[in-house]
Amino acid sequence: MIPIRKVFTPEQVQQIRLHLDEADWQGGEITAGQQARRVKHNQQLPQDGTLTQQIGDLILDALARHPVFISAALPQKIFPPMFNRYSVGETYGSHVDNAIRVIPGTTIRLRTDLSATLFLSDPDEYEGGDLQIEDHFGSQCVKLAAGDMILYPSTSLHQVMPVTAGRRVSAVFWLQSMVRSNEQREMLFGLDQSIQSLTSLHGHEHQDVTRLSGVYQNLIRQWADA
Ligand SMILES: O=C(O)CCC(=O)C(=O)O
Ligand SMILES: [Fe+2]
Repeated sequence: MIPIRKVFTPEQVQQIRLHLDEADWQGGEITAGQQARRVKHNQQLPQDGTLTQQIGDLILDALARHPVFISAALPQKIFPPMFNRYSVGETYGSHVDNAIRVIPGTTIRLRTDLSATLFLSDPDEYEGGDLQIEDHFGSQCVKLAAGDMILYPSTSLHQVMPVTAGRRVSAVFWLQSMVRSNEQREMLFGLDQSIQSLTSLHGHEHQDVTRLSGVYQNLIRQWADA
């Protein structure tokens, strides 16, 4: 589970929210799988709407320039972001996301390796509404600043706790990674982070930096599908 900080600045979030808060929201059941539909009680924007596509593109552009996202996700195919809203009493009960999704309007299919929630409401705008994710160590509650995103394995059981005051707005999407295995991807991320910090200490030319960068590239060669 990896936080991706500052995908958007507070000013950018504010601009995006101006548009989202005026949009026409619809019932969220439409896009859920059979099990998820029973527990999904929220609102979302139409997937083929102009606003969905425009803000979705802003998100994907920002992420393409975010080194931590690229290193953590090693994305191969990304599902266009969807927008969720939870008012008081709304919740998305415990579920695992569908394994395969078809990109709307295309025949492109992707396997969901990673799920992402980009928070578009500040924590002080609502009560409840934590994203609770189960992992090997138990369950963790996530509620990040507006503009921050959490990336977590799509294999995890997760839920959005009921909102008890205010409103929670988020963007969610899924991606297929070049590296299917969570364990391998996490090791690559750890290695890359260490190479980055060694580089800033010793410079690109340092022998160990060169050697470790080679190991990183060769592991990608072993494990990644381009
Ligand atoms: O709104 C969220 O943060 C997560 C929603 C979710 O789990 C989903 O759409 O599958
Ligand atoms: Fe989900």
